[in-house]
Amino acid sequence: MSHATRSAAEKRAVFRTGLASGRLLRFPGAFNPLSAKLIQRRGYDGVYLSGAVISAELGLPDIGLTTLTEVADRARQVARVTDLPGIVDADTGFGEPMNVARTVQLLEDSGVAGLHIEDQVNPKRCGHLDGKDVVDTATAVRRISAAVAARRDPSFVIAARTDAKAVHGMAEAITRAKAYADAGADLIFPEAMADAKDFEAIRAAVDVPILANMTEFGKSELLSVSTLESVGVNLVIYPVTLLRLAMHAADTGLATIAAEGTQESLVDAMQHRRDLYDLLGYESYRAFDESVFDFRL
Ligand SMILES: C[C@](O)(C(=O)O)[C@H](CC(=O)O)C(=O)O
Ligand SMILES: [Mg+2]
Repeated sequence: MSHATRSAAEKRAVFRTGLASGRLLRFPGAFNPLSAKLIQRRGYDGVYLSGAVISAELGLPDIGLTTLTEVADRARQVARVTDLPGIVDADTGFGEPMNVARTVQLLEDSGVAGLHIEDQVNPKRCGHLDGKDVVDTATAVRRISAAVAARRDPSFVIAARTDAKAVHGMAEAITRAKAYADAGADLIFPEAMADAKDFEAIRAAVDVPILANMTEFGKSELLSVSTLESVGVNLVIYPVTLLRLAMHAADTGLATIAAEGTQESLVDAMQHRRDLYDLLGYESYRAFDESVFDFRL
């Protein structure tokens, strides 16, 4: 049926192995559990759960309005239906170090394979917008240390994101990347890097794996998988890509129906009912039901 067949422990082990492999792992952002299933079917390495997407889906801007419970619920719904490891955007950790600790444990319980905590002040904002600010390094290190100490499963990945480049420049981003790795972060997420050179500088500064955020319409050049691999990036996320594609298609469709009075001309651009049923595993539910129904003592 359409639930995950791998346990959280297995997904985390696969993720850890992938991060250590030197191969670039590709994690598109799932905008719901169903799209996570598409990501798996297309052979990607994992799913990303974006704070921007969770907020947008609720009709909200990405300014720290969503609650830990909403994010953990979504993480659990996605983890339930995919065998891929998931990494979830925990923003600033939802509060002070004690809150960060609880965040880590709830997100561990949700079944994902890791999370990232960033060094922005509260309320945070999209890392590609102007006017954001960061807490001092000591405060950020306390967040990371709390996350690492609170983790019960040592294979759960704690990623540290620094937003410092846009505020204080690249040298500060490098200093912070080192400090967060020293505090026990398993993965460094340098936010709003301009180009491959920026990633190279982070790569040279830390020994732990690094993440590239290839979000569109932001401050980063959209680098290809081969370029990212060549500069030693371990994981790439496409956080809002699927939501942007889906929303554009939906909007175009709405305009067409309004203009033409029918969806006829759109049918070829749609996911077919058959394909949706295949993705959902309809047949396996029928077979399961039949096996139970036919059971005789
Ligand atoms: C990665 C990110 O944190 C997210 O929530 O997906 C966003 C993405 C975006 O807004 O484009 C970010 O980069 O801040
Ligand atoms: Mg975010």
